[in-house]
Amino acid sequence: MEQFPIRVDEKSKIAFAEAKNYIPGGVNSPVRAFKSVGLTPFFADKGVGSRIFDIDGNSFIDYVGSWGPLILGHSHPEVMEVILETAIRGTSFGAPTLLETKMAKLVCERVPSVEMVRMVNSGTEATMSALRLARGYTGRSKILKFEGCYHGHADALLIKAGSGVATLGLPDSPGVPESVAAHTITVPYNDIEAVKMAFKIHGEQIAAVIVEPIAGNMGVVPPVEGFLQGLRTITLEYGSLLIFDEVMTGFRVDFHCAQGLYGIEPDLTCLGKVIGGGLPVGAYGGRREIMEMIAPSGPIYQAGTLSGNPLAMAAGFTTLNLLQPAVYADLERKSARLAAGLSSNTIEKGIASTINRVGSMICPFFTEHNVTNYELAKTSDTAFFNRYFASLLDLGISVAPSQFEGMFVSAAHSDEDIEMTIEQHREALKRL
Ligand SMILES: N[C@H](C=O)CCC(=O)O
Repeated sequence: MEQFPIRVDEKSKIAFAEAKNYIPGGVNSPVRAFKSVGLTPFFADKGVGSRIFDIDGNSFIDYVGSWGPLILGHSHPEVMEVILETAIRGTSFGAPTLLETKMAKLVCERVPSVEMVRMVNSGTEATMSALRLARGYTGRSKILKFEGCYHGHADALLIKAGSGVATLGLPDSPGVPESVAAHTITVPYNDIEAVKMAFKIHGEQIAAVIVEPIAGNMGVVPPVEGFLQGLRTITLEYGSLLIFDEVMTGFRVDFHCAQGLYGIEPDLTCLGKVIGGGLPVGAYGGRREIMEMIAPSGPIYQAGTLSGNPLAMAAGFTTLNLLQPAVYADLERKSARLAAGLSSNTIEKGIASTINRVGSMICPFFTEHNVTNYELAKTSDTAFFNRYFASLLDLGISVAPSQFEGMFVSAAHSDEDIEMTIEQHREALKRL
């Protein structure tokens, strides 16, 4: 089995120092700075299949996958080819293209609750636009979200959020006006009684409940039995909309997304990550009657110069076509093996750990608790995680630099990659 040399990071250190002069924190998204783990981030040079290479010449088996989109691995040949072919014809038109309709039709065919879909440029734009639509449609202002769920960085959603905000320990962000935050109600994830209570008090004013059907931004936390069904029942009872934020789970956990996996149909669905095939994309879709409220067919305004970008549509369409049921079966098999290997390593070393997994999303929490919500996720030993992260990186395994982000297995990870990861994980724990 291949042995990894210990990582060198001289060039990345110089590059990071230079970047910090011109980019806040040296990065274009906070989680990339490795701040919470106290390390210099590696600067990426290229990605091939399951591997990412940095400018110092290190190679890592990559479980970040650009934070979720790269379900086929880095630079998949068919995706690369279609991007190049499309780019030659022009990179943006600001006019409708045939590709946009093809892509929309495919999304509508695959996502059970989606009858119409509007493309945007990021997950944040998708959730922000879905909220406006829900408020415009219902004529109500309040929304209900869950502690530790992250729905991008729109003001109304940056309240008790997970992901990078949790990693940096920022429960709320300065700059979000109190008047905006006042419309956001937060309750613990997986707590249907708390949702019922909130509806008893504010029910007639709640435009929508927005939820990650699998909470992927506080680690990986699956819904408990009956939770999603409970949300569906309550929202119907009160005339509120149910929004599934499937930016992370959409086409990641199942051919029909998380809603297909759990058999629950929301009113609106937000997508991103995988549907862009590695290019910047978001989308929101749902019932025709609601979607037709969006301009120009209806009065609720939302627009975008680069929306439906041809390169992103081509990469996304090709990716979705490659993602056939057999790919999900293989991802399931490899991910189950990886989770079992990680689990037996921690048991062998007597380390308190709970490994949550849904399909190819895996999160090892360093806690003895069963993690079903954000408070329990926060019982993890983050100081231990930080040392574990550094140890894994030195051994050639790249995971997200945060206890509150999971690992993503891709179709490009071979059985050998998985076995090597288990072996290096064992070694990383030994070193700790
Ligand atoms: N968990 C985040 C998105 O889903 C990570 C990406 C980022 O903040 O850059």
